[in-house]
Amino acid sequence: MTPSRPARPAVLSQNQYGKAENRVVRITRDGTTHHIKDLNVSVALSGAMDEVHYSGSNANVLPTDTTKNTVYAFAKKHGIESAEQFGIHLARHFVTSQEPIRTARVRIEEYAWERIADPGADSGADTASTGGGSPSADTASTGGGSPSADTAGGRHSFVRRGQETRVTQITYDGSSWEVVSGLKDLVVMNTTNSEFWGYVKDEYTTLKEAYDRVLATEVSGRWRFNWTGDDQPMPDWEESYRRVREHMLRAFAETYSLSLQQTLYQMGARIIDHREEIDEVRFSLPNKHHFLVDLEPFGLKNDTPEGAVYFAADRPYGLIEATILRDGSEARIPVDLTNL
Ligand SMILES: O=c1[nH]c(=O)c2[nH]c(=O)[nH]c2[nH]1
Repeated sequence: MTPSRPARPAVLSQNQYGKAENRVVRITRDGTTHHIKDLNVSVALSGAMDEVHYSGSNANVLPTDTTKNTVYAFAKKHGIESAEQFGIHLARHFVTSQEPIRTARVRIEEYAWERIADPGADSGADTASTGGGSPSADTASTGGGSPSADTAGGRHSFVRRGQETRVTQITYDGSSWEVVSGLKDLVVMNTTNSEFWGYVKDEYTTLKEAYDRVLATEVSGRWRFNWTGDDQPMPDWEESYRRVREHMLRAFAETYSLSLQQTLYQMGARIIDHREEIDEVRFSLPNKHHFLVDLEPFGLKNDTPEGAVYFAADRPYGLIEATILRDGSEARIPVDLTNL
């Protein structure tokens, strides 16, 4: 039997297309006070799109690349007052500017950022007694201890809203204890006071030196307590966690950074210097790159203080990892924190 045309042939049903997950970050600089709008924008367009599916004719197709550019250009040109306002503006643009497009669906996730508390706002930090002769009382002085204290206090350091995950690992062999605690998924950003230059350049180096860049990372950290036995007073675990987190955030905010490596060291050293119950800290810090979007093709200069628009890249990312020890202590936290 020769194959004949089926009585009920295939027909195209619902279809849509667009660019998903445009990570757009707009930073507005009001003097030394900076503001962040951080969105994940997905555009889905539909309309008279039968031909591109049936014959491959692109005559009605606005490229998904163009929808991406529009998201970034609108962020620059019109700002982001709210996710709703931004989405309405985009959706209206696609439907009213392109005849074949009948429906635009714009989905937006917004990531909220909170300011890292201004240094000095709680200078009592570690002096709070933990009672019971706990060794966790802080012996180092607070405030003004940082070499970059004079650069602190700017309003350009943020922590992403939403709780980090707190982790701990306890090991007991019948006589000795090891407690390693930590956190993951703590996202922080400095919108200034970060540079990266003076690095090695070989025939494959294309990176431009940066004298004022965004520095963002998702902190994964572990710290090992020197408490090893029942004969020693136990640290106040809750208080210790709060203080360590605070020192980490403050070191991130107050360090004028020439590299993420330098910032990492400052974060670890500050914990070692202020928390005598801890002998070892390890960090794994992905460099969450924010690239200024080139909007010159649309006649927009994107380096003006009224608001710069960045593409928040998720991969690949630089991954900066190191252990900071109390001098004379042994490194026992595994190199790969995912093995902990
Ligand atoms: O802080 C940084 N450290 C690096 O080692 C590095 N490498 C790179 O390309 N950018 C950066 N940034």
